[in-house]
Amino acid sequence: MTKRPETYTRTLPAKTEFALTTHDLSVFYGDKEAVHGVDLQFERYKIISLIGASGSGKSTYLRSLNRMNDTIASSKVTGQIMYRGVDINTSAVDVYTVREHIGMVFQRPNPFSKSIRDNITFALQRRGFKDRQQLDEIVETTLKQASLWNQVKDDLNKSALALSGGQQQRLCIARALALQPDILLMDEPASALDPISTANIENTMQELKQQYTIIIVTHNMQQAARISDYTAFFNMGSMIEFDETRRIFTRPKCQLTENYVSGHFG
Ligand SMILES: Nc1ncnc2c1ncn2[C@@H]1O[C@H](COP(=O)(O)OP(=O)(O)OP(=O)(O)O)[C@@H](O)[C@H]1O
Repeated sequence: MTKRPETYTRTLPAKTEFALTTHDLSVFYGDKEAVHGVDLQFERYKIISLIGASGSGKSTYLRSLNRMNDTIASSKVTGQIMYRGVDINTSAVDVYTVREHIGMVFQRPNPFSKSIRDNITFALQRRGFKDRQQLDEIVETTLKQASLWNQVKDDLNKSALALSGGQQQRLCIARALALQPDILLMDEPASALDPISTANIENTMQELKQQYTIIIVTHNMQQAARISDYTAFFNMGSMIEFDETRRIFTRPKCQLTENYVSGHFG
């Protein structure tokens, strides 16, 4: 495993029992409460799915976990997000440090209009990291982790935009991994992809969970059932039920969850 380059490491306290926990987390857009008082604990090295109908607040909750909602002027996040014993939902904690530790992959692949190699090294170089050999190692390691190395190793200087959609998404995963986060947030990462690319992304996620905690928003019930260890069901801004995925899909405690997973919602 490539060591995190010292030049951009900013220390947070040591790892805690859970990768991340939220306490009474609410998110507002103006006066409207989109997420209501969510308490969740995310176990380390697991995949956790967030499911629920459109507009139930899954993406809003996910984006708040690495302070992406800071970029929306009307948005306000209250409550605690505990990471390594620190509440990162305060202005005292540097948002860029948070995003180094808690990376994000978006719904649509969004590679930079740069070479494959530069997509991965860009953020590191911006942080003053110059060692060419170590950068090369990080490029190789992260592309291998994202199951893309064998397909692109001879084309690292080619434009990332020439890759297929599925390959671009795996490049975006590699790019997120270059900063060596603890946690990866994924917002419907396979919804724009064909079934084969989706299967590749799911296989990649299974490999990654040996080293990372992955929190994923998905509309695809089969996908949640296939890949995740735990599932949280959201409805109208509230987190209704959280449990092992097999229980959510076979013996949920709440009728609302039962209705949703069995397709009788509404
Ligand atoms: N930038 C925003 N400004 C104002 N309201 C927003 C914004 N983003 C989301 N909302 C509102 O917050 C609520 C929750 O939306 P969110 O996108 O989090 O739900 P979701 O469960 O992820 O839905 P989907 O599955 O369709 O992506 C919705 O009512 C939505 O309209």
